[in-house]
Amino acid sequence: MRLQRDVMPFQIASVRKFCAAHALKLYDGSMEPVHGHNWRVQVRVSADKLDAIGVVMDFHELEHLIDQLVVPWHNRHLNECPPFTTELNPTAENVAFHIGRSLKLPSGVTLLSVEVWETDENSALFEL
Ligand SMILES: Nc1nc2c(c(=O)[nH]1)N=C([C@H](O)[C@H](O)COP(=O)(O)OP(=O)(O)OP(=O)(O)O)CN2
Ligand SMILES: [Zn+2]
Repeated sequence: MRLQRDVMPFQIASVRKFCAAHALKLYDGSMEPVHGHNWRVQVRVSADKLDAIGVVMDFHELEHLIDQLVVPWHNRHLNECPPFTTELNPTAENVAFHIGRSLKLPSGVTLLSVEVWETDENSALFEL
C-alpha cells in the first residue's frame, strides 16, 4: 500500500559555484569590509513523476538555469549587481532567496530548496 506522502517522490539537485565579493550593510547602517567568497549553490527540485526518458529534468538544464543567475555575479562585487544594489542586502540568505524566486523551472518540476555556502563552514537555506 502506498503511504500517503505530502512530498513528491523524485528529487534531483545540482551544485554550481561562483566567486564574488560582497559587503553586508550592518545593523547600525555601516558596511562591513568588502571581502570575497567562493560561493557554492545547491538547488534541489522535485517532481511527482518522471518524464518520458525517466528524469525529473536534465541535470544540465538545471545547471544552465542556475548559471543564468550566478554567472553574471562571477568575479564581480555583488553590491554592484542587481538585486543587491538597492533591494537586497547581499547575505547568503538573500542570495539563496533571489535564486529561489528567480528560477523558471519546467512544468511539473517544483523548487524544494536553495542552499548557499559562502564558506565551507557556513550556509543559508531557502526552503519551500
Ligand atoms: N547569517 C549570516 N551571517 C553572516 C553572513 C551572511 O551572509 N549570513 N555574512 C557575513 C559576512 O559577510 C562574512 O561572510 C563573514 O565574515 P567573517 O565573520 O569575517 O568570516 P570570514 O569567513 O569572511 O573571515 P574569517 O577568516 O572567518 O575571519 C557574516 N555573517
Ligand atoms: Zn561574506
